[in-house]
Amino acid sequence: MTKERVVVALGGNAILSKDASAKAQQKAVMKTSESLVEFVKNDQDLIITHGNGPQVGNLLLQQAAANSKKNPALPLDTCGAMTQGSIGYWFQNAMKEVLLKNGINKQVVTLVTQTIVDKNDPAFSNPSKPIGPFYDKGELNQLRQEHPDWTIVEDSGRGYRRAVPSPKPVEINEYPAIEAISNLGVIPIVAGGGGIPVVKDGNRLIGQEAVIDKDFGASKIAQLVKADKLFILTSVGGVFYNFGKPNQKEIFDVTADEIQKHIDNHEFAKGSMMPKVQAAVAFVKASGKPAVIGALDDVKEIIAGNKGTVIHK
Ligand SMILES: Nc1ncnc2c1ncn2[C@@H]1O[C@H](COP(=O)(O)OP(=O)(O)O)[C@@H](O)[C@H]1O
Ligand SMILES: NC(=O)OP(=O)(O)O
Repeated sequence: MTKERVVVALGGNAILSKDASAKAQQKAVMKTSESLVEFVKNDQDLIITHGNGPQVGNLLLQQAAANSKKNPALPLDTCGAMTQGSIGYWFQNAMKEVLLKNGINKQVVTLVTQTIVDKNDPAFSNPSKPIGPFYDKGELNQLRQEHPDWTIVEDSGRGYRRAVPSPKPVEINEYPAIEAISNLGVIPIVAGGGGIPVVKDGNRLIGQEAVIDKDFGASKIAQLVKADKLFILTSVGGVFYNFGKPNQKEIFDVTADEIQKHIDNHEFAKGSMMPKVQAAVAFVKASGKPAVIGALDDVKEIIAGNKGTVIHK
């Protein structure tokens, strides 16, 4: 029997808590790797993808703060590539350490990944993806004065953040390489931050000032590499109807067609759960294979089929 191939999308809590120092993020990545190793122990071929919203926004601010003729600020697409490298570096080492601790000798590699988007995507004129640090209401006036060009949005009840355009992935430029790496039994870390957004101009790829949603990036990769399952791991145990209300109800098992009705009714929070459910449904509809949304801390139970929301055909 051939091994199952699984794509895992990691949310913010997998990398960053409140402390944005490299040391604290590496500690979080180590804890995350302790969970991820369960897929390998379960004999599944793992492909890892992750977010970069806080990191790419922080890096952009650092670029602006140091900007000078001799040391010019680098643009957002390049910052996206830099975060794929830095976060990938943390995961490569943490995964390798945890694998060895479990007696598994496997290579882990990070691939700088570009996601092709449509240059006419309406998202380019409607910045919606929150990046970088959170600001409180009291900081808003000063922020708007200092950065009149920024779009600032409220982020899911957690505070205010700068938002940048977030076009939808059309294709993952390096997907044949991702498939080849996975076929070798190597664990690839790919499409960090959804992939660097690029548009095609003949044979050239032109980087865009945008950040892709990593859940949509993960869904696209899972479709292209013919994954058997897509796991979207976050901080909540599963998807709820009426989330946060007295009548909230966790969903354990649902068809893509059924949950699509709730998407169409705008029942999920725009900046948090909606993209996860949409990305999961897109994978299920394209592949006929299941997607699971659940908590990073529950990986063992999710693999056993006891926790998480399973969306299927
Ligand atoms: N319908 C819902 N069901 C479950 N969680 C929801 C729902 N609506 C909003 N949420 C919130 O979405 C959060 C996950 O989204 P987010 O924090 O953006 O994910 P990540 O950073 O892991 O990608 C949960 O922690 C929860 O507070
Ligand atoms: N690119 C992206 O979706 O990052 P976050 O999940 O960290 O917001």
